[in-house]
Amino acid sequence: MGKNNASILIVDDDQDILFTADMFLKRHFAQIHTLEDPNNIEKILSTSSIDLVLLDMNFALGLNTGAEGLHWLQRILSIVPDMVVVLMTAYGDVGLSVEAIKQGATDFVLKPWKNEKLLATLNSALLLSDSRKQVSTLTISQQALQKEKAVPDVIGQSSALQHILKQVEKVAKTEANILILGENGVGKDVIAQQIYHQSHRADSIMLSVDLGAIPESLFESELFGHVKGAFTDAHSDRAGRFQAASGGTLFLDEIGNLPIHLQAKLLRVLEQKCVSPVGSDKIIPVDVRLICATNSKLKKLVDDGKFRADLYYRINTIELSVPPLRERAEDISLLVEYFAQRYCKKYQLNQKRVSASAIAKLEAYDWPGNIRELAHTVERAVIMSDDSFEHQSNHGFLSAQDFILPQTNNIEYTDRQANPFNDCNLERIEGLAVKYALEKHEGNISQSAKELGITRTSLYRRIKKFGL
Ligand SMILES: Nc1ncnc2c1ncn2[C@@H]1O[C@H](COP(=O)(O)OP(=O)(O)OP(=O)(O)O)[C@@H](O)[C@H]1O
Repeated sequence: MGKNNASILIVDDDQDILFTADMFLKRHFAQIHTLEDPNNIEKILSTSSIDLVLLDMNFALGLNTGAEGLHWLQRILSIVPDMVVVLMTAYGDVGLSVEAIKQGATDFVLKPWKNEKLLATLNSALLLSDSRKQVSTLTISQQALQKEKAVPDVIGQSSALQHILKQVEKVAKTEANILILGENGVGKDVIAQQIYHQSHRADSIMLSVDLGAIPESLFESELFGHVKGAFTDAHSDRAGRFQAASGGTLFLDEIGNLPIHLQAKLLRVLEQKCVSPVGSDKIIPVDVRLICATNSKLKKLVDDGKFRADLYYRINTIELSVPPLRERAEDISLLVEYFAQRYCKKYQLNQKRVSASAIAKLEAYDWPGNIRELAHTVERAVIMSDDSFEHQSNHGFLSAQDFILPQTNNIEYTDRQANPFNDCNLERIEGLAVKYALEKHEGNISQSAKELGITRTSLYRRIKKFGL
């Protein structure tokens, strides 16, 4: 096996130990530095590139309190805050080792050590440091992204929406786990963002994982990370989303899709507040505020034995139900004006108002795809209206005819069975098939996907595409 590229510094006042460790470790690592006098640590750290320090706990002869070791540990971390420090202790003092780990040491080995054990400890400490670096890179880039991401607008004056926003205000500042329920496109993500922005963790990261959009085989590694070699494509260690969101907020969208065996693992993580990456026994502490969302009837999944009751009760300390748009029609006019303004600006068109007849038409529709469908409808109207690009003369209004609503709305399946193809527009028929399958299987994604002969991920894409 080739040598590890790392550079190791061994600090011990016992020359025999230095000699033995040096002889053994230089067969396995690119560079070994040895130091008898810890007073020179600062100098060597500032002049050489060191990846790991193997530090003795007891320097003053005859003393075995370990206080010297803790002192030097602090000095090292004050010079290089993310230095990997492995401690050597001759006395197997677990209390002391735990204290050292609390103070920032990565691991410890007992003297006299077995060579294999020492090697394994140093290698995994270096791996951990790599994945910490990955996490911090990810965290930093996410934070940068987050800063640019403004708090999303929440438009609407209906009492239903105002009630939700009041609840958000109450719960945001607590650490309670929150479950947001509601149909596709009602604004669950927007509500999750509101909670995050009003929480004490607003300055830290918020990471979202859409469990409906990642293949089931990758759920575990995506959430909890993996170590190199854990499975065929695991070419290097990778931190999971829990680890990357630590200190901040984790938003798990479509939680109803989590397979039952991972529900047990998620529950353990929430209870113990630590994760073990796939393929490793390492325990990594994590501190996340959890927000989950789903469009499934989670309680029914619990009753049907498809979702663990204990997990359900753990994630729904507070449950917020975002009502469908058809139950808050009074929000439609405000939303339409808002989206019209937004899309006119986006396409650099003169601003347009929306005519009263157009609003009446939109209020009469039942919006199965909720606000997402409304936004798409307005976007299309803005682009296609007669006076959009070519004739910027503009009467300043979007009329009822500019808004095209699907004819599929409220189709009775008996009619459709008699004549399923009013026309041969493939896209329309595809939308109908998806809608039919979802209704037939009461929104069950796996069964609908199976019937349609597509994967769950493709089905999710189509649900979004057709605003279902
Ligand atoms: N009250 C609102 N005001 C303005 N825009 C909104 C509002 N609610 C939702 N939206 C917009 O509607 C779209 C869909 O919202 P969002 O993604 O939050 O829905 P969702 O319930 O999370 O959907 P899904 O179930 O598909 O994940 C987004 O573009 C969002 O910005």
